[in-house]
Amino acid sequence: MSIHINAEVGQIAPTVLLPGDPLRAKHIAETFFTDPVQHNDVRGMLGFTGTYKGKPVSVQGTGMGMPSAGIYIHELINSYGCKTLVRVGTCGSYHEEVHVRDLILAQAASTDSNINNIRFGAKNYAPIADFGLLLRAYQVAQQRGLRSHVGNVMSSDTFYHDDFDQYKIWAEFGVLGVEMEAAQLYTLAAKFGVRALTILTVSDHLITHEETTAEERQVTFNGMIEVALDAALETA
Ligand SMILES: O=P(O)(O)O[C@H]1O[C@H](CO)[C@@H](O)[C@H]1O
Ligand SMILES: O=c1cc[nH]c(=O)[nH]1
Repeated sequence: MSIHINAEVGQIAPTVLLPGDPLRAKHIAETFFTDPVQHNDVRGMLGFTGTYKGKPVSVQGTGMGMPSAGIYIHELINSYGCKTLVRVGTCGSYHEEVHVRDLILAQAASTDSNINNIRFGAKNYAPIADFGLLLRAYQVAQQRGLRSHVGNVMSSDTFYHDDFDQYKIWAEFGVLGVEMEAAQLYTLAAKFGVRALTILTVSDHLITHEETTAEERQVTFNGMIEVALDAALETA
């Protein structure tokens, strides 16, 4: 057991999907896993373990934002020995050509968070995805005919920005969209020598203002989940 996860050691698989929303974790386990067993209920941050295509796999909600996600990522790696962590999240698009329901495979994650400034001081660290996972996820997405974009994302500490137009500077430098956890996932994966990838489904659009419903964010986006499961388990 760790402070925020009440699973027994050995109950969580080496490969873990990480949605922010704990109810998306439940949906993933019920939809894709064979014989899922709930391994965590601390703080309602649900986690489940089962098998997919005969291989053990877990899913663990992380909550929203890097302070919350960092707790679960740290404990999964250091208390449960998890080796492959794939975030399956939602994001806002910064570009006309990146449409709602498209996938973004986060090759790297920029951030406005102070967490890495605390670690690195005035030096800038570039948090990046595991290349093998990224490559396989891109291939699987292509095979499935899913519209997908590979590139830099913005991991923000803020969902509601005081200055809405601040996104434009990131868009100008090629950042594809905004979410709230990938930079911390990639940094912790590098620190502890495990593999990580973030796959995002575009849930809303900062330019066109098209958006998906809360229910869609909770229980759909199944293409993203299948890409994550296939890429993670085939390369493990
Ligand atoms: O859909 P999830 O995985 O929670 O991801 C995105 O959605 C939340 C904000 O609504 C943040 O956690 C952001 O990163
Ligand atoms: O963090 C997020 C997630 C979805 N959409 C956004 O605009 N931001």
